[in-house]
Amino acid sequence: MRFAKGHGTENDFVILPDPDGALELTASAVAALCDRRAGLGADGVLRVVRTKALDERLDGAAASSLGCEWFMDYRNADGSVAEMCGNGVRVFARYLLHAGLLADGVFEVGTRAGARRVTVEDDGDVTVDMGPVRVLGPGGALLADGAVRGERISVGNPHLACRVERPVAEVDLDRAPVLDPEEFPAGANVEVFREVEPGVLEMRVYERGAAETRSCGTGIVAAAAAATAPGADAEWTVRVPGGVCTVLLAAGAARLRGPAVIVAEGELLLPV
Ligand SMILES: N[C@@H](CCC[C@H](N)C(=O)O)C(=O)O
Repeated sequence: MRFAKGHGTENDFVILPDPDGALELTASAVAALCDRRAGLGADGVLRVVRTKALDERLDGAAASSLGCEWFMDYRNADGSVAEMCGNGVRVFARYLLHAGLLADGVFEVGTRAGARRVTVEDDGDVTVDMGPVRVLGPGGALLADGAVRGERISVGNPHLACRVERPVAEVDLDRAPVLDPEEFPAGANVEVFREVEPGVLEMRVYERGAAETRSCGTGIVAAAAAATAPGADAEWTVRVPGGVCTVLLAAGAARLRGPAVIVAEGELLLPV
């Protein structure tokens, strides 16, 4: 089977073109593909499937995806399914153009969190309208080097965004954060962030289903929302280990902009 590899600020993905929905992608096949020694290595898999060929019910928030030609079936590196991936959807959009599956640079991509409008910019960036950002109240986690408090935020998927007072490079993210299942029944991605100058955040993330990654688009949006006064609009530049993205928050919704690159294409020999 053909594959491609891409990344957005070094949040990297194996891309599996499956237009007709012929692939039965198991959790163990995803984990084998994402293994950085025995597989291709990635933070997640993007299955590129026509929405009409999807063998999955799209209801609730996902229902708005029914009108999209292409659906991003996102899987974390451990094989678990996620609702949304902000860097993934930008790389997915770049792939659709690269592969000639769409010709115009402005379109909507279906996700489990709903349809997301993307714009492929002339400078190599991809901008995505991330939909509503919901701040749900305070929450906490136990990290390897101590407890952190932050805001529980939904960007279609669950986050705990925690402001810290020290450089984020000093925070120990080697172990999975311990979360309260009552606060996070479906788990969460945990961000630590610090405002380094007005309008600029630095951030690191421990992703649900993937461990620490070098960037997380939904996490970048969650950190920006946690850094913004309730109800206010704002623009943030967010520095992550893998690069820089910008976030515009307006009227309770977010727009994320940053680079998205396809780095390789080839033939998979691993069974999927
Ligand atoms: N890297 C992604 C988020 C991927 C899904 C996440 N790990 C989850 O389980 O919710 C991003 O760029 O948003």
